[in-house]
Amino acid sequence: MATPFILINLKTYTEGFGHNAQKIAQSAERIAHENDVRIGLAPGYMDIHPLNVHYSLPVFAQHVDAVSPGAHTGHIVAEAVKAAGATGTLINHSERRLTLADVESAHTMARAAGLETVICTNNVATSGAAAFFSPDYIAIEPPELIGSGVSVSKADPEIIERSVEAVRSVRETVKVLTGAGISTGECVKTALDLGTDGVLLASGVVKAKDPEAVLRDLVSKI
Ligand SMILES: O=C(CO)COP(=O)(O)O
Repeated sequence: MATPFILINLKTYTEGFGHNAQKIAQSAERIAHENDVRIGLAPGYMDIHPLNVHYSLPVFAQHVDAVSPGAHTGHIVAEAVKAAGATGTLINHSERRLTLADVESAHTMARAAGLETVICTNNVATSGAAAFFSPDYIAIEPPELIGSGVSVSKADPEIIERSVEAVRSVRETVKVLTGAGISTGECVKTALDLGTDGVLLASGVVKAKDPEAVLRDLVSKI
């Protein structure tokens, strides 16, 4: 199995802006270093550059548009995200959905820019479909559990198992993450036991009183 990957999406929570993003990055860097685990952050765009400069950890954009460099205004271009210091990007998060055609274009552009790619999906069928694009990771997140505090690992283990199966039947090499309501080491362990390569989470860390303590718990059963 690949090294487990814990990717923390800071979304647009104020608790994940600026100095707060840096504090979470500092904890993530330390805990990843002490354990055999990758921990990455997906901050807001304005925090990509500072995190990349000051910390040694994967930094993901939360979205890129299916738009190439040139005469476009107000778009997020994969090459620009890479130039700002991002090492990867989420594509098609449930809170930033794209059409299937745009998922394919955004993914192709992210790859061409040299970004690691995580395509987010909402069910088994879209997970299987996304596997045809050969991203580095597919992250299955049932939308109804996102931000609910109810863990996908407990509430819907079947969707995880069936998504892993669907993805692997299309492309053996594509790794799978799961997310929605993940907040403890137990959730992470269950996700790994169900065949995934890690988790994508947000509120459990970002909104915690002590994000470092949550991070330590997340890696405690790997
Ligand atoms: O959307 C998510 C991560 O991208 C999951 O969010 P929560 O961890 O807050 O449920």
